[in-house]
Amino acid sequence: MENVFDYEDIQLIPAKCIVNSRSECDTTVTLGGRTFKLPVVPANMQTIIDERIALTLAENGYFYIMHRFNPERRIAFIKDMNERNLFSSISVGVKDDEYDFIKQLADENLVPEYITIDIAHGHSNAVIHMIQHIKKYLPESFVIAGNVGTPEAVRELENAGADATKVGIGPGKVCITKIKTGFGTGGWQLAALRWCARAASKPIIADGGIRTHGDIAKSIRFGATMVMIGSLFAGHEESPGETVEKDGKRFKEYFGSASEFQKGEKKNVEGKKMYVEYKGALQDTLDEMEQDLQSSISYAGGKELQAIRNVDYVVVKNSIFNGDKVY
Ligand SMILES: NC(=O)C1=CN([C@@H]2O[C@H](COP(=O)(O)OP(=O)(O)OC[C@H]3O[C@@H](n4cnc5c(N)ncnc54)[C@H](OP(=O)(O)O)[C@@H]3O)[C@@H](O)[C@H]2O)C=CC1
Ligand SMILES: Nc1nc2c(ncn2[C@@H]2O[C@H](COP(=O)(O)O)[C@@H](O)[C@H]2O)c(=O)[nH]1
Repeated sequence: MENVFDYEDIQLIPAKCIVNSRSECDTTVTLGGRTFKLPVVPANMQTIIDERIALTLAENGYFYIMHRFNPERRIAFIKDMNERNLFSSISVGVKDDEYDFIKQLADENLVPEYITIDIAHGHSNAVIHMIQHIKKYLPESFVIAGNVGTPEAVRELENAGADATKVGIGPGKVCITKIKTGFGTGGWQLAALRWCARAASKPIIADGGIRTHGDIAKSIRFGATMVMIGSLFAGHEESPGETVEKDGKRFKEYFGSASEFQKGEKKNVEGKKMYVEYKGALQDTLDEMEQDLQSSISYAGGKELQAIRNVDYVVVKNSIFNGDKVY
């Protein structure tokens, strides 16, 4: 691999503006036949999303992916979303029980609109077999498979039937995969995204490493259709993580899905726990993301997200923040 870089190494180059107001810029994106307000999805992690947040996001036109860590609640969740005429978007793993679960959904005629296979090392026969199993029993469901970090993996999962692939091994804020195993896309996630996107024939979800709202636009530029974000969503009033107070300041708990806090044991741990600053209401962040992305589109010289795909960029190795601490 040549020319590796990450989010902080890149600046997009402005093109002539064609709008009179940023409010003219359209941030919507289509995935799996539905159109969403933003190309952003909160990470399917236990301290980021719960049923209540999923419901709010779906009701208000945002994409969501419910996590898989309360497996016994998934059927009730799908039924509840069906009753409200909202789409359901769930996660599964690859263990034997999950095969039975998919079959049970088919038997009960419960068809989630989106199913995400959520595995650390997604370039595996385990994931390929699960894609095929879902496509056999629930052919109408849109299958997102991951996580991967190479073009070969994207092609193999697409060929197995995945409708989208999720790219990002180890760039996450609470990830320690890169430290514990020496592997991953941590430190060059944006270049890995570009590498994978060039091989993809279906949508890519960039997952992990987003530290600023500008990184969303950069992900779009380098081939993402959607961007999955954990840490930037962890600190809200609604966030499921525990709220703690220190020196009069509020913080929220954020832990990795492969951390001992999630697993309940210290085995194959590849995630850690941290506390992020409390930042108020989730909707305020979504609104700010939308405004910032509208501004990105205007700098790209267009009116729609697609305009960002065409802009030039420069590599400014480790220098765009000029030493400023912004996150
Ligand atoms: N995006 C990322 O960078 C990462 C994300 N995660 C997150 O952590 C959670 C747990 O992931 P995961 O451990 O895959 O899920 P599970 O704990 O459900 O494991 C799924 C299956 O895959 C096996 N497995 C896990 N890792 C590997 C590997 N490297 N090689 C071969 N087999 C493997 C497990 O067996 P066994 O445990 O016995 O090996 C198990 O049978 C997920 O939510 C995932 O998204 C975790 C690490 C990296
Ligand atoms: N290596 C690990 N990666 C993890 C773990 N839990 C979640 N994740 C990944 O991180 C992103 C979120 O990244 P962020 O930079 O936006 O905070 C998430 O979507 C997963 O792909 C883990 O325990 N280990």
